Amino acid sequence: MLRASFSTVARHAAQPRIQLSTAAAKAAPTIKVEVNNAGPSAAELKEERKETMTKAAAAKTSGKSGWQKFVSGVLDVIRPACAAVHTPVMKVLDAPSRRRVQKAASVEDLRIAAEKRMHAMCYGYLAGGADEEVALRRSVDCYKDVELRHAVLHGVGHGEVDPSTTILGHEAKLPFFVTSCAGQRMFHADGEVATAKAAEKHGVRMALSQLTTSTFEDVREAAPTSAKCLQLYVWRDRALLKEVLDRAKEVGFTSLALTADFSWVGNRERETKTGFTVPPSYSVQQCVDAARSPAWTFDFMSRVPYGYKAVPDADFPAESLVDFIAQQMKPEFDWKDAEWLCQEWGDTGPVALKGVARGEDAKRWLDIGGKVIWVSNHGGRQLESSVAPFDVLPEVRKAVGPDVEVIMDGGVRRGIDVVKALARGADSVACGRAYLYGLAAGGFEGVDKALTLLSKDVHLAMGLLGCRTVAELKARGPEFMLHKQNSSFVYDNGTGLQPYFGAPPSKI
Ligand SMILES: Cc1cc2nc3c(=O)[nH]c(=O)nc-3n(C[C@H](O)[C@H](O)[C@H](O)COP(=O)(O)O)c2cc1C
Repeated sequence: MLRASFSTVARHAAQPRIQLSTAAAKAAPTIKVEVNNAGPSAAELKEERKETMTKAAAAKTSGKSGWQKFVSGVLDVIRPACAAVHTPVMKVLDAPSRRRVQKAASVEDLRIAAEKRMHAMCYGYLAGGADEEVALRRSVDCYKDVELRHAVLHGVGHGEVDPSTTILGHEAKLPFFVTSCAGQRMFHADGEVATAKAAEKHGVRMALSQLTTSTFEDVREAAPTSAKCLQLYVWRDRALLKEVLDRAKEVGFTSLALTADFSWVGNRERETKTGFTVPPSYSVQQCVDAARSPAWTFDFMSRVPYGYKAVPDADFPAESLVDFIAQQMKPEFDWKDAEWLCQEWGDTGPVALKGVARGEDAKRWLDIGGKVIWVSNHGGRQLESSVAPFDVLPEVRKAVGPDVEVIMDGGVRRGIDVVKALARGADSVACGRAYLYGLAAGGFEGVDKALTLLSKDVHLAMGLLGCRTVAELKARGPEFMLHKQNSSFVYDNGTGLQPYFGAPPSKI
């Protein structure tokens, strides 16, 4: 069964009043939030933190209801037996999903396969957005507002298209990459390692989430070339964060992405509807949904419960650590924290600000020493009705000029979306759910399929447009992109986002 909820982490972060049972409340630890240079030594602080984590884990366990304790106890007992027969049983249980992955002709087919294989509450966590999902839908639909006027007789032959580019300081074979997404072992037991292997196979870059459920070492081993970027939040305990940074440098990460749009956490209604709880409540709904997704459930029951592997010394299952992590999230973090992070990372490599939706913020990031802008609305999971990244991209590009690296993510489900984003001003495009659906449907094979589909689309669209390189695509974008109007805002030839009152501009 489900071991932890990242949205619960999120919700706790948004609402510091953490709800624990009476027993848990008594044992609830006080999290150390500041580091006093004149105070205890680093080793002492580390010991203290370990103790805090241990207490938090114990509080979480003792806060479980009798029924929860009983079921999780039974699962612990039968786990070794499930593990012993995992391979033959999964061969049978996973056969339908494997077939769906093989037959998938689009990311949408992978989404359907993921929904069929996953426990409903985990699917809700993966696929859902904030509130009524207006931002999520707009982030997906906005690409359809742009039509492409293709050139003919352009003479570009098969094999002449080169979609390679540079992402966060490294050559990349493709102009899109797999972005940081939390808790991938919740979607498929092979988690981030499966994603990393598929990324490496395709020469696709990978950003790893700070809420990874696989270790840095395992991910880097699976993708020594691809997995070079670590995504971070600014945690309260700077000593802890510094340890994470030091480990990241040691392991070979060369760039950082500071996620700045997750300090307060969005309201994911879908999770309420699907009964997402952490730890699992083993309610009738959760048990029925587990029986309906036998491959996901058996896979989960037979594997070691996952943990938050970016947290040093945290040898606990993720469900025991959610309170600790939630309290580390710092809703009030600001530009000073961001500046501190850039300084700590030093000249190891570029630091991107992830979550930018305004030209002004992009410029300020450059002023404090940041190098890369990452336009994103967190996949429509945070601020409901937040502007689609694709819509705001021209404003951000205009603010920072042509020479600053700009990444964009949000709503990409096809290679043609990648091509449109590049033509609109992005240097590269990050994908979240597009590959997560593949992962959830079929582990490595599923991510492999998602990346194959996206890559094929990108090559084809560039060929049909007669663009040999990403540079050509970007330069010729304004010539071949036409804009239909579905949003109430338009990008008005260089003046930024304007309210839409009349006839839309025919060209962007
Ligand atoms: C299930 C899920 C988990 C995510 N976890 C993280 C995370 O840990 N850190 C982060 O910076 N962004 C996270 N994101 C946001 C993605 O990095 C990215 O901004 C977003 O998914 C892009 O939208 P798309 O899914 O439509 O491609 C998550 C998104 C999803 C769907």
